[in-house]
Amino acid sequence: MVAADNLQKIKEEATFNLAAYLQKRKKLCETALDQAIPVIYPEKIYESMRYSLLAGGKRLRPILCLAACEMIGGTISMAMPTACAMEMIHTMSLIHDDLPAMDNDDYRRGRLTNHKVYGDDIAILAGDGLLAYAFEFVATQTPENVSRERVLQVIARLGKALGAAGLVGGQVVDLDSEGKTDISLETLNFIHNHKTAALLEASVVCGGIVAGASSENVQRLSRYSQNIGLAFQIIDDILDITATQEQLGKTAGKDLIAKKVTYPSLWGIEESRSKAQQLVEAACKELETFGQLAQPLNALAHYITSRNH
Ligand code: DMA
Ligand SMILES: C=C(C)CCOP(=O)(O)OP(=O)(O)O
Ligand SMILES: [Mg+2]
Ligand SMILES: [Mg+2]
Repeated sequence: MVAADNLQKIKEEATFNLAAYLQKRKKLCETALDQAIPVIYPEKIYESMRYSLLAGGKRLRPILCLAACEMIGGTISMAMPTACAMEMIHTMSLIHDDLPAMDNDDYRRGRLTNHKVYGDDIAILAGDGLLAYAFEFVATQTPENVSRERVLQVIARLGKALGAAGLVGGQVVDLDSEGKTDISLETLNFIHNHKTAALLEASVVCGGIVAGASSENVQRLSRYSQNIGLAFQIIDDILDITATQEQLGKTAGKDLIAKKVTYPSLWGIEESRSKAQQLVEAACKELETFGQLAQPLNALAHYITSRNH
């Protein structure tokens, strides 16, 4: 019996098709995002918001959110408004990150950046609009079978992950560190954990919360996602060096030009890659107790280190 179980496990592991899974989930998320923001008066702002929101991207945050919800026993419809909110917030952070006052980038997701098309003023407002709408969307669109108490928890987590205690704080230290050569590993980890991992963590944890995860499982999801969050940024900084603009959809080699201290600049590419791999393995260990149910989140963790864009 044990042997038969093992055989079944090996078979299921071998048959999980990540590419097909990603493609399907991406489509689901994109349909929901498209429907979330219709164009009304004043059209310019909705068009600008949609320009960046519907420009492709891996949709990793919403996909992680749905996967965590399902692993805990919830349904896709319970988590979809939260998943969409994650992508709205992420898109806001990209629009603002690309502004001339921040990283001053001309390309994102394979097209001109928002401010290059709509101007700095509308790009700032498009980010603001997406950010505000994300919270409204969770509060008003989450279905009735998710208790209001859980919705409130999601909203609180989102605010924290985003604000000065999260993404905003990480961006501030990131900007402060530009051009400095004496950045400590501690500071570098602070930047990554805040500017990148905080929103990834919220995506996973909030997916679990809408499904009613116990506090123990929230902790597991939290540790899983902190590990993949750091791994994600290490790989992002490796790709900035090794990938092309066509692959990335954004200008490559920016970190070197901006004199940013990154994992690869401190330790080289191979060492950084192996650090990211260790983090992914540590992440997956957190989910062992979920057995086969953890297959999508395990595969998504490995995707973070194997991706080429
Ligand atoms: C982007 O970090 C982080 C946020 C919160 C948008 P980055 O500037 O290192 O990333 P990218 O290379 O994608 O601009
Ligand atoms: C947090 C960082 C490093 C910005 C890029 O995020 P992604 O690489 O997830 O960008 P998209 O696929 O969503 O465009
Ligand atoms: Mg930046
Ligand atoms: Mg940037």
